[in-house]
Amino acid sequence: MGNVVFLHVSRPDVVRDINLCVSLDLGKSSYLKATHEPLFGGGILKSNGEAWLHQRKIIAPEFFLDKVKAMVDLMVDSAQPLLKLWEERVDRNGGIADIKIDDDIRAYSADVISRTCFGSSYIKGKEIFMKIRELQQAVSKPNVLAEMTGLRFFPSTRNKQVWELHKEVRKLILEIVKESGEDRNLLSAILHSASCSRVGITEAENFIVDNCKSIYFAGYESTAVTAAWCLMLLGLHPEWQDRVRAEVHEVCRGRPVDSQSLQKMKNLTMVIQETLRLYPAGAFVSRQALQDLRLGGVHIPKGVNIYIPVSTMHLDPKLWGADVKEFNPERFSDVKPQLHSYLPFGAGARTCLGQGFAMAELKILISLIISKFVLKLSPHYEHSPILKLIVEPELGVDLTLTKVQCLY
Ligand code: HEM
Repeated sequence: MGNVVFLHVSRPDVVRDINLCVSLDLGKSSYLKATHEPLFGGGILKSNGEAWLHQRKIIAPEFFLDKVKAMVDLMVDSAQPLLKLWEERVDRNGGIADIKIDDDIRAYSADVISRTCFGSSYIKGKEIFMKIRELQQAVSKPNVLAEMTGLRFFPSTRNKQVWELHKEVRKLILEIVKESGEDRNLLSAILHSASCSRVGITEAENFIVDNCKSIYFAGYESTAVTAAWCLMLLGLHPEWQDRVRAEVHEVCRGRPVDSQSLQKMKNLTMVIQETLRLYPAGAFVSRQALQDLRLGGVHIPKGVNIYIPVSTMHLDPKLWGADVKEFNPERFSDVKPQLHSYLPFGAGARTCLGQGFAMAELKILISLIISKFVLKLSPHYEHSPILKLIVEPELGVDLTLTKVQCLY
């Protein structure tokens, strides 16, 4: 791309070596670093080397299985406003309603992150999420001037908008930090680490803000978008909707969803896995060789960027069979997803550390929705996936909802 060298990798043996590589010499790509800087700064998503390792060690334990299990009740609580809202809309409309689901799902995902990681409600975090989304839209096109010339400080209209958003998000996060209480959560772990490091106040604040911003972004958008794609696919496939509904009923038997029942929802897990195969939020896994490397027998000189086009791998008939473009969750029933050709959560040492959290959050939301409503794809739905840092439905997802009548 321009004068930047990229190696596109879709051979499973090279991907395997990327998966197995734990060396700090394989880092995140610095391509578009200047463009993305206002959104990610020096936080965990884009940093490399010892700085990344330090952040990973602080953040990863907050998403270990036992921690996620303890968050299930909060996640169930966060879904209640959405369920109530949709129920009211269906009732008000004579038993059937057309709903554009995206904003309500984003509110759920934002509330989950706010409560579980930052100990605050969505109301407090709402402005941060709105501004992070604006930042995401603003930085999703390359800032050619900044990348080619280093003119990051040129006061173009776009730069001024991005600087303003960046400043506001920083201020809002520092306000949340000031008001944070004694709760043990991700925020307190980040604050503790910042207070133990012997750096100046600005550097400590940058560490806090950049990592909070990374989690607000990473934990919010991709989960909300995956939930929207998943509900769209269930709306299109009533047979799978019925299977998942029957399973939720069988597993929960009228009791609220808990961590044990989530584990038993095999059909729902398969449906989410298949959604992530067809619509992986992260379109590329990107890396850069920070030193000369050898991966899958290929010599990769220092500086070369590596892109794994995830959808190309997920839609390769040689890897997945002739029905590769069909929605068929059954393909995940008896085999483990093929490690080196299924990458919705990335690869190797930089793999998504929130994947257990995201799966719990998705299963809770979808099981609760599916046990209350019958979904159909609305005639208003227009299929238009678009890449804006992540692959999202550009025109949203429209579903027609009625209430579940039969209680088995
Ligand atoms: C369905 C939802 C999600 C998807 C599809 C997703 C996908 C991804 C992908 C593709 C990566 C890059 C991995 C790589 O480069 O190899 C990533 C990284 C990351 N994700 Fe997620 N993610 C999701 C949810 C979450 C959640 C809920 C959180 C936290 C609350 C989270 C936190 C992170 C973090 C911190 C990283 C950076 C890891 C590192 O560089 O060490 N993600 N995610």
